[in-house]
Amino acid sequence: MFNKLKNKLSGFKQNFSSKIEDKATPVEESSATEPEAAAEGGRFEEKEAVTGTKDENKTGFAHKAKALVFEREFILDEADVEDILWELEMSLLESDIAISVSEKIVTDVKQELVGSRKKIGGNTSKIVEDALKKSINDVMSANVFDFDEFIDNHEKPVNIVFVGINGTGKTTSIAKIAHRLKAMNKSVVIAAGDTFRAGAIDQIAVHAERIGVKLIKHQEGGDPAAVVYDAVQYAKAHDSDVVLSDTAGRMHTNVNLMAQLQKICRVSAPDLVLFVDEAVAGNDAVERAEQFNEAVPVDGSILTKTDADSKGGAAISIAYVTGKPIVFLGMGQDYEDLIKFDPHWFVDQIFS
Ligand SMILES: Nc1nc2c(ncn2[C@@H]2O[C@H](COP(=O)(O)OP(=O)(O)OP(=O)(O)O)[C@@H](O)[C@H]2O)c(=O)[nH]1
Repeated sequence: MFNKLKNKLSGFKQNFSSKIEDKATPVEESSATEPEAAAEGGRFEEKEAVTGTKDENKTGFAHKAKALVFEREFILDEADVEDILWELEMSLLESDIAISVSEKIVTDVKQELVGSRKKIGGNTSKIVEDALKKSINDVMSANVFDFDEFIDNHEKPVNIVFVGINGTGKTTSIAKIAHRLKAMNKSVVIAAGDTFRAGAIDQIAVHAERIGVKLIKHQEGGDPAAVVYDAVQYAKAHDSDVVLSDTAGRMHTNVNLMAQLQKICRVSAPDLVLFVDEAVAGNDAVERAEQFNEAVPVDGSILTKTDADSKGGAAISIAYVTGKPIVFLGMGQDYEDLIKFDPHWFVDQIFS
């Protein structure tokens, strides 16, 4: 997972930390606990050797020698790292991270590491990694959403409509969420709102039966808005907690099908509209999220097939660009392969 991105970030870390090493100089000031330590490191060692006992001298010397090795600092000019930062920006763009997000990450890293004096501990690479991590974390934490809290606190039944283009994993994600909710002792109704694709009703019926949740369906070719409406009425009548409504995959460019989606939302007044797309689609997924959001609007995204994603670009960009949180990540084809999105977890993965 995210191997290409990991390699690119690791290359950047190496180049940037070599530059820091080139510019690093010993810290010249004495520390507060060692008032005698002179500006030039050699002098205080001589003085200590004359005044202390043999053992004290040894310890003092070792301590100060260590301080000299580790207490270094650097200051980088923009010109020192211009090329490396440009390469970082290219790497981020090649990883399908949106332009605005790539620019933000580069600006953050520059602000953090360039132009001001910084102390170096033992590890220059860690300094660079921390700056990158902080920025990516900020970008991804721009919009966060706790699905479980939402379900717990919202008036029942919570009606969730899933939208997106064909084959991105809507049906599978609905099944995974139904399975997850059931494990949390919530009662679930699934609406077979994809009345368009042949076999879609049967596909979701198999999931509903396997998971053990109620399915509301009409005939193929029926009005999906009516299916979702009926599912919500059923849920109200039976005190169900959540309605998960499938819809047919549609291109955001198909005006009629987008109008149908608007009708579904008008008729059933969803509490949450979740846009589903594949993490592997990169920038395309981000653009489609924006286009769906113009039509319905969307409250958050689910990125599927993250397990097969080597670039990580959609996951890093989508919440920042759309202003809507990632709610879940799909990580495989089994019901358990769904994780609630956590930016810290994600950032740890790309630096693991
Ligand atoms: N590897 C992987 N495969 C997934 C994931 N989510 C879904 N899939 C697979 O993607 C394929 C399409 O999934 P569906 O759930 O049928 O997609 P859909 O969006 O409902 O498709 P339409 O009904 O055509 O709109 C299936 O083979 C799923 O098993 C995931 O997180 N990881």
